[in-house]
Amino acid sequence: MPESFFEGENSRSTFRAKGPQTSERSPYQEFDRHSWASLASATPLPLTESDIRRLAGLGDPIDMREVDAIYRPLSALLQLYVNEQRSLANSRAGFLREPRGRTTPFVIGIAGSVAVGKSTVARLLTELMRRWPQTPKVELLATDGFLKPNAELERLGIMHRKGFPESYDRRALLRFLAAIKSGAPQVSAPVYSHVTYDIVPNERNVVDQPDVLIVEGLNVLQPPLRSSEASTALGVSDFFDFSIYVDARHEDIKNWYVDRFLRLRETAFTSPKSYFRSYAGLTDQEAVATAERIWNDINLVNLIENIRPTRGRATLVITKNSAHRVNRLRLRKL
Ligand SMILES: Nc1ncnc2c1ncn2[C@@H]1O[C@H](COP(=O)(O)OP(=O)(O)O)[C@@H](O)[C@H]1O
Ligand SMILES: CC(C)(COP(=O)(O)O)[C@@H](O)C(=O)NCCC(=O)O
Repeated sequence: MPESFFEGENSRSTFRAKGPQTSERSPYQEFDRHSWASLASATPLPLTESDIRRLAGLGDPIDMREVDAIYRPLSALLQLYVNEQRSLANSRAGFLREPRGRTTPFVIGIAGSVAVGKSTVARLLTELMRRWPQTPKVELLATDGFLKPNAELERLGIMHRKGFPESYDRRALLRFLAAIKSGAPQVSAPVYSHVTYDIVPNERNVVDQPDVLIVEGLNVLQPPLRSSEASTALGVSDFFDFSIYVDARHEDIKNWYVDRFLRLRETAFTSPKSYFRSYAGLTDQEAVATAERIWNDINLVNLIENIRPTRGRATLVITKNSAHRVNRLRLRKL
């Protein structure tokens, strides 16, 4: 295949010019950092002091200049998609001679490796989209609530495969999204704890007809199941109105994973309730070796086998450099 979007990790397209680029051979339009960031000056709703305080309060170590240059224009683009969808729903109701009802939530999927920064992007977009008058109610859900409980993973002998497609109750996730996209009120999802490393019994997250629902998880762009488990050919992404794949070099993601592990060793792992409390006493060297082992044996394998291959299904692919700066964006052509 000629130079195209569907290429390996280390190949880079030859686009280096400043403006947005299109190639007849790619379904994506490509922006370098400079051309995307230049959209910010023409984008409404500049960040106010109180926005900055709120975003900083999320606890993510993110540079506000990055928020302004990359994520604020992205929230404006998403707003455009939401508005167009509502306008289409209205025209369609007119055509079908139906009363104009409320539209179902606009669902955005965010995919990518463990530790690539999905949760950070998802939290930022949630806050940024809440600022738009048309979408005050934006909710966020991670797919970890749909992991099978540890007892079941143990029974199946797949405790070491947490995060792989078979470790999720994918039918429950599909049912959840089908209910959201049918417009149902009070749709609930199970809750996962990163402290106990398990599903929290008797606890549910309730999603009640938001304007926008952001669904973030490793496997949200996975194609439909082909095993005997499958009773439908639907995939989770059939319920998405827009999807984002967060991309970075494997070596960078590994470093972010190890850094996060070292931080958790001093915070969450010290809790008596932590599944990983034995890690709290590791020396620096042991902690790095342990994190690298988990990365290499589990998360990198999942990235290569299951997550990265779904990248070409996303509406938008954002690529970060080793400093978490977005330096390339690819947006599906319309
Ligand atoms: N934009 C960013 N700037 C600085 N650090 C970031 C940024 N995005 C993510 N990180 C850090 O990288 C690590 C992984 O991010 P996280 O959002 O937790 O990943 P994921 O949800 O994909 O597992 C975290 O330690 C986070 O603080
Ligand atoms: C909970 C996760 C599977 C992520 O789930 P997601 O919300 O992406 O569906 C992942 O963060 C995880 O814990 N993986 C297991 C290997 C590890 O401990 O890194």
